[in-house]
Amino acid sequence: MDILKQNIQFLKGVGPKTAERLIKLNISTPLDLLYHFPRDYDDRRRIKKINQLVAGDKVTIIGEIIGQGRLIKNRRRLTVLQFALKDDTGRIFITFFNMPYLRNQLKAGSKIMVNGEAKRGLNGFEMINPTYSQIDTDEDVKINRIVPIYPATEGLKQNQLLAMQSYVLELSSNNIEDHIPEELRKKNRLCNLDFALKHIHFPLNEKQLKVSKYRLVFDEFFLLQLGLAGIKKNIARFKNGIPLKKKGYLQLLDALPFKLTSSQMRTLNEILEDIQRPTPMNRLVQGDVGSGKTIIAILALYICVLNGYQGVMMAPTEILAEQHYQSLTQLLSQFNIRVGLLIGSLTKQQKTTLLKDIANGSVDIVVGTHAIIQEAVDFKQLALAITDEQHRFGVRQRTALVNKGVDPHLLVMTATPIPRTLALILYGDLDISIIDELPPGRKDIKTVEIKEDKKGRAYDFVKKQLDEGRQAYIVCPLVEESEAIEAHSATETAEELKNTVFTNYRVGLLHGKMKAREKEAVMTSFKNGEIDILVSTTVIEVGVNVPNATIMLIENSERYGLAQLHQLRGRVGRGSHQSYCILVHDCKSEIAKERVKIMVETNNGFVISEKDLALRGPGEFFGIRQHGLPELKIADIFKHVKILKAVEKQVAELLREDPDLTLEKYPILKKALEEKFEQFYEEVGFS
Ligand SMILES: Nc1ncnc2c1ncn2[C@@H]1O[C@H](COP(=O)(O)OP(=O)(O)OP(=O)(O)O)[C@@H](O)[C@H]1O
Repeated sequence: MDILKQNIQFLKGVGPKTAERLIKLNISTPLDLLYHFPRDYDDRRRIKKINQLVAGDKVTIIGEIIGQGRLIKNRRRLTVLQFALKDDTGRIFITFFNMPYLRNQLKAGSKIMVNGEAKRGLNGFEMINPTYSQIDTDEDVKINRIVPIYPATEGLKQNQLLAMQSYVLELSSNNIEDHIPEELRKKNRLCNLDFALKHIHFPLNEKQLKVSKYRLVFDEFFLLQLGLAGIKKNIARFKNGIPLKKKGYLQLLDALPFKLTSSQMRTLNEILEDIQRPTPMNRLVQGDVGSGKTIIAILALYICVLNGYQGVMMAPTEILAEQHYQSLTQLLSQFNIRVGLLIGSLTKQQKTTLLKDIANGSVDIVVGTHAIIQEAVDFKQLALAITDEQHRFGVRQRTALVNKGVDPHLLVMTATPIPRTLALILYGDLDISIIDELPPGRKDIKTVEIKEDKKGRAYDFVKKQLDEGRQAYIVCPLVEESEAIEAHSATETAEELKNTVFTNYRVGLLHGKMKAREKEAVMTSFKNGEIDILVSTTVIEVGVNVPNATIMLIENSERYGLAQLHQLRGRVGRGSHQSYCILVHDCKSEIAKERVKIMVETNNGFVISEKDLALRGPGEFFGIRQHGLPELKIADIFKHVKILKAVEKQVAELLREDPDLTLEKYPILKKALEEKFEQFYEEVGFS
């Protein structure tokens, strides 16, 4: 195997220049090259002449480019490159979307091979976005089989990659240890690794390709899930937690004006189980907007304080920190618990005093924004940290909060529920609790869409609700370029609405550029019913809770993503009155129309996030991950859900057999896993 791990520069036929180019593709060893999978295949067993084409055929055509390609740019910055290709029987039009640079590569007179679906267009046959390869010699055409097409980079030709790949495959043959043992391969109907690597590059038929792909996708998910399970074990094994006693919380439950829902109760019990252990809790609470996560957090903090320790709750915005602070004080001051609010707008003097009180333990619970808490606070004895998913921190950041070598219990809250299988990958290192019901009596929020030019009707409807004593949010257009412009536009909108449509109502304004004090004052007035309509930017997106507000009108809703729309809509429907969400839009793109349609169709956060992820694609989805987990090169969490499930089953089985994941029975698997997670382990400081 070592020969496969040497520097690729020493491979036959690879010089320093080529090696440099390969590095750009993240290939520095022959083994990396083996794992540089084709992005597509040219099925050259189906080469056809143009006059043999039938509409719908998936075929390969070899031809010569006629003339310069025609490049069309439209207003939405979409580019269309079009040219004609001829062979000795006819011609076909080829169109590439958004690949203007191809114009320089595909020159008049050059010979290329395109592979794709032939369609009948206005001017005869056409092919849209086919895969293509340049033909340099007649040899290229003769290969009569399925030829891989690799992600390439400048200066590296497909043919070169192909040649290197076959050479490496020769080297690797019989040199590859299979880290999935035969017993597990048999059970999961997997071919061996050697076969899979060979045939993912050079399959002789579809079946070989399918079998190989299945094995490699399985492989990636398998190692990832095992690795994540290992991380969980590691965290548990090596860290010191503070076992807390489960006491006193019934008192607080009794004092609440409502009974917990059964999912809230289940979640609370899961947390209680965790915090009684000597290892730190690492738990994610997933709950749809308005499902009542805050009270669970408060209960956990309360128990922590009753045990004589401090707790901290971090919020993504000051408004939310303020709101949590109020809820906590309201509920906990009766029990003589001291809560501190740590936000940027404190005076120097206030901040110094607060920090001192936190350090000497006279403040029990600290609420604040992440930035502040992470940078400067020294706790006397912190036992519980609560954060949200975007700001969830890795082990390294967590140490910033840790005193005396003890790790606090960690609770991560998210209002973006995602399907369980996906959560297992995204949050594989956390235990997961799900609050999957809303408090009783909640009505579905009625969502309607309305075109920009019919907005007047929407405003009339808002007035009717206000006249019944309810309140409304009007969210201003999202301006991505700058918060300042956004603030400006919100201010203008508020002025205009106040002076034209809503002259008889009290209109308030909220945006990110306001001082914390001003924001707080506006939020308080809105909460107290002194403002009828709150014109706001998306600063109200997360967490804000004003049950009497029943209308959420979102201007230019086409500019928002689904998750954000759902979050915004979640600001209403938080009490017993019927609530409404009005999406004012001027949709042009299909994807924006689709988003609006989904919002109108469902209130269910799980369904919405699933669709959202599908619309956005896995790339962005995985962008959320902050740590250096191994990337997925061939597996796709959307396309390969079935395989993911099979893997999940297998991993669970393995863990049942070998709960400490020693993998003693499978030393090669153990080694592969360690290699794969090396970087991650280093980052989080596991030995
Ligand atoms: N079991 C319950 N019965 C009745 N009302 C409840 C219950 N649990 C929570 N609530 C109330 O429901 C409202 C929403 O709860 P909370 O603010 O905790 O939601 P959330 O899950 O944090 O939502 P978001 O993610 O939107 O911030 C609050 O007014 C809260 O007091």
